[in-house]
Amino acid sequence: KNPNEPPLVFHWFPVIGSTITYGMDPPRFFKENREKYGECFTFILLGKKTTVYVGTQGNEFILNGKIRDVCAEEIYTVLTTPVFGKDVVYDCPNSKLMEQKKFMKVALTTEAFRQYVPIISDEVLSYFKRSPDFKGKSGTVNISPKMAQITIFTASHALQGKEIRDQFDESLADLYHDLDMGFSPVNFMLHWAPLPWNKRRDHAQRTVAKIYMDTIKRRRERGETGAQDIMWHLMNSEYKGGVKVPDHEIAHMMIALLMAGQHSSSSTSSWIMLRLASRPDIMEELYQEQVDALGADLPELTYEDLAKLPLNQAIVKETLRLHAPIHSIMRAVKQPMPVPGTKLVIPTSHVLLAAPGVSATDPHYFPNPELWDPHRWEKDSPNAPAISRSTAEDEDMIDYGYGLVSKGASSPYLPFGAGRHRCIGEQFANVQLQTIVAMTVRLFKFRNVDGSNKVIGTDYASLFSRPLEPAVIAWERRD
Ligand code: HEM
Ligand SMILES: N#Cc1ccc(COc2ccc(/C=C/c3ccc(C(F)(F)[C@](O)(Cn4cnnn4)c4ccc(F)cc4F)nc3)cc2)cc1
Repeated sequence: KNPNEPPLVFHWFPVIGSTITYGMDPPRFFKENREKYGECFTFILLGKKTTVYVGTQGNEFILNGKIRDVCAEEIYTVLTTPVFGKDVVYDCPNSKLMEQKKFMKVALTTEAFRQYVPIISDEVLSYFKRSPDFKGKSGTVNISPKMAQITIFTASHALQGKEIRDQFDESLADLYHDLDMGFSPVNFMLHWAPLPWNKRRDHAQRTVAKIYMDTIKRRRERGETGAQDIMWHLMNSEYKGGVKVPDHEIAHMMIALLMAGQHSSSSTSSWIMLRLASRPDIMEELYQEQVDALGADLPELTYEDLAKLPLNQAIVKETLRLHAPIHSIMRAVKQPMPVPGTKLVIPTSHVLLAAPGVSATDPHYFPNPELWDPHRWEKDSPNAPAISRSTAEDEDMIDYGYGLVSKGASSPYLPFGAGRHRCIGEQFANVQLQTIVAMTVRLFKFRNVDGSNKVIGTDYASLFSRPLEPAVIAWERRD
């Protein structure tokens, strides 16, 4: 028992350690062990000493860790590189990832979002019109697969361009599914295993990358400068020193963006629909909010309209507080790391694990934390977050090479991470999700099949936490 290392969570078996209890319900595992051992403790995850450090100090320690102390690519590359392809994201030095994030972000501008809102609302309307599950006046539906469909159409059309989106109707959909099979925590742990689905994953990765590279060649030959989508921007990007981005790296970044956008948004949009079904009264308030702000005839939604719908925005914020798709953020330790304010030093044999969701459900910061209460984000609401003004507004910013991000990582609400590895898709995700919610509210009233305000449990077995399936809700067309 080394007094300078965090306490070790009790476990019966070596290697297995606490893998199962953690993997079944990570938030519960974090909370129970915080009670016993405090905010910083170590557990065995498949033989690896994994040090969890929760709370705002833990978020700061891990997410704002210095590049010489913590390393993301060492942990994530086994999971992401076989799916995305080589030389991008975690298969290159961090300095190269920072440049790639800058390129990817350059197409995620307010100007681009103005175009995306009509694209997304049209995709939502045409999906619900065409879908056999939404015929007639009312019915019930297992909502998650529907939201996965809506998300892939809206994200691919907006982020990847029309010609890619149209291929999702046939070949790309199956290829995407095979690629997705490789995106699972089993591969995290057993990436070297020649599992059958890994062969399909590899074939899918090569085929999808080829589709992108053929599209790039076609656009270049025709000198097309049409849609200013992300592919076009990547084709016109250069690394420091004037090095053009190779076509295979453009294709692999496109796959990375597709996977990021798809999993995070489809999980979040499913949770949103399930939460609205548990609170039909809030769904009515959302409808009324649009009528009051935009007029009873509900004109075509625009990007500017989204800012006039504060409750609509709060739905996404509050859902991400309780249902962040990424429950565990991991880093390798490259140098022994002293924990400020303690005698602890984290050795290089450990992996660090940040769990921002723990502080997002801490009663100290969020009164009634388990209550899904979008109104809590309005000023002077009874359940308002106790996030001191300083951490919210006038805090310092820092640029890691892809634009300014807030310097501190000590906010209790970090669904998009913080620091050097912070998400670049937050604004796109908000535009996409707010548009999907606003359009759905115009078409339907949801409620739970049994009329209760219960919400289904969480499936933590996949890479992104998502609702257990099937998650059935009752819908009624708003006349
Ligand atoms: C609700 C939606 C989303 C959530 C909750 C989310 C969450 C996160 C989190 C927690 C991280 C930090 C990961 C880490 O520190 O290891 C992250 C990073 C990232 N996300 Fe997202 N994300 C979302 C949507 C998106 C979208 C739509 C895109 C692309 C269009 C995207 C692209 C990225 C990228 C490129 C990174 C950087 C990874 C790194 O620097 O290591 N995300 N995201
Ligand atoms: N028995 C058992 C048993 C044991 C354990 C478990 C579960 O254990 C764990 C442990 C850790 C994790 C971590 C999740 C994790 C991390 C990184 C990524 C990512 F890199 F992929 C991403 O950040 C994703 N992303 C970002 N924004 N949107 N998406 C990303 C970045 C850039 C990019 F361009 C594309 C990207 F998409 N994805 C997910 C999940 C589950 C289950 C069962």
